[in-house]
Amino acid sequence: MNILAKIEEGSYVLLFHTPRKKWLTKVTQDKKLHTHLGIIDISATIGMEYGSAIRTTEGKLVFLIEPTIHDFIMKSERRTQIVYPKDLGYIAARTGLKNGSKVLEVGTGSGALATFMASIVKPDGHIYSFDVNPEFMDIARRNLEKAGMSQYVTLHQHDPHQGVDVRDADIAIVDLGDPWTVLDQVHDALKGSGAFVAICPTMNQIEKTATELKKSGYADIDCVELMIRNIEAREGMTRPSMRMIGHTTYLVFARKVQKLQERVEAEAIAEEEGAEENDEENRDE
Ligand SMILES: C[S@@+](CC[C@H](N)C(=O)[O-])C[C@H]1O[C@@H](n2cnc3c(N)ncnc32)[C@H](O)[C@@H]1O
Repeated sequence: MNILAKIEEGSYVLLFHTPRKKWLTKVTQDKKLHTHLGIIDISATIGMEYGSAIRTTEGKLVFLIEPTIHDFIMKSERRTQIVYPKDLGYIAARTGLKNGSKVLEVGTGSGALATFMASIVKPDGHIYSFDVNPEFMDIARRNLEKAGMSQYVTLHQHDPHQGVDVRDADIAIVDLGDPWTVLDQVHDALKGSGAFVAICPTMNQIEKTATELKKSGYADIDCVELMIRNIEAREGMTRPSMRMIGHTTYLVFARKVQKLQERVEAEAIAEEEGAEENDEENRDE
């Protein structure tokens, strides 16, 4: 039997006119949305099926789409840089994020990453997310609430540099300007071979993070950048879009392993040798 998804009072609906003109709104009685395409009578959508269409007061066509987690994230309230869907998907694939995963997040920000991860770890998993800024945490709280993910995320206003009370986490994600400063605290929180991810917008951040990871009990270090190219598909003239988001962030992945003094020393020796080689090179010039 095919059960039709109907819009109810309190549901969210994505009002879709074109890919660049779409609005996410909560359906309530007597609600009207004023747009430059005319007024949309939101209360009239109660009882309609998702996928059906209505018209604005100016006769423009609007489809009623059931929002996905991607829509909630892209339409979220933001005061910080967020992690974008292109990176979210790869993070999930790389770390094995799944229902039941226990996740530590450092740097809640606007809660975009937390919202996405919660939608995957639910109903049996949980996200423990830390931030120091109460204003951003309020925004994250509202975004999580809107997407229906609050119950799977615990927000802590606490600086993880002081340590975190999370243990045996499957995954830890750090989105701070200086991820290398919390590697020991994250190491304590992760289970053996647990996955580590750092969100690093700049090259110097990935360089420093990768260098410190090697000395801090992590292996399988891998740094990547992902790019999305949109294709404009039109009959007889399909080609890549002229617009492109050139850069969002780099991602650093690693796995927690035993902290071995010999690795710390090997790194120190390698660094010294590297410095000596550089000196040699400098002398030759
Ligand atoms: C770029 S935002 C994180 C965005 C988030 N990943 C998202 O997708 O919405 C970085 C956050 O780190 C927080 N932060 C900065 N220093 C911190 C610290 N020492 N401990 C915890 N959070 C910190 C900031 O307040 C900010 O909210």
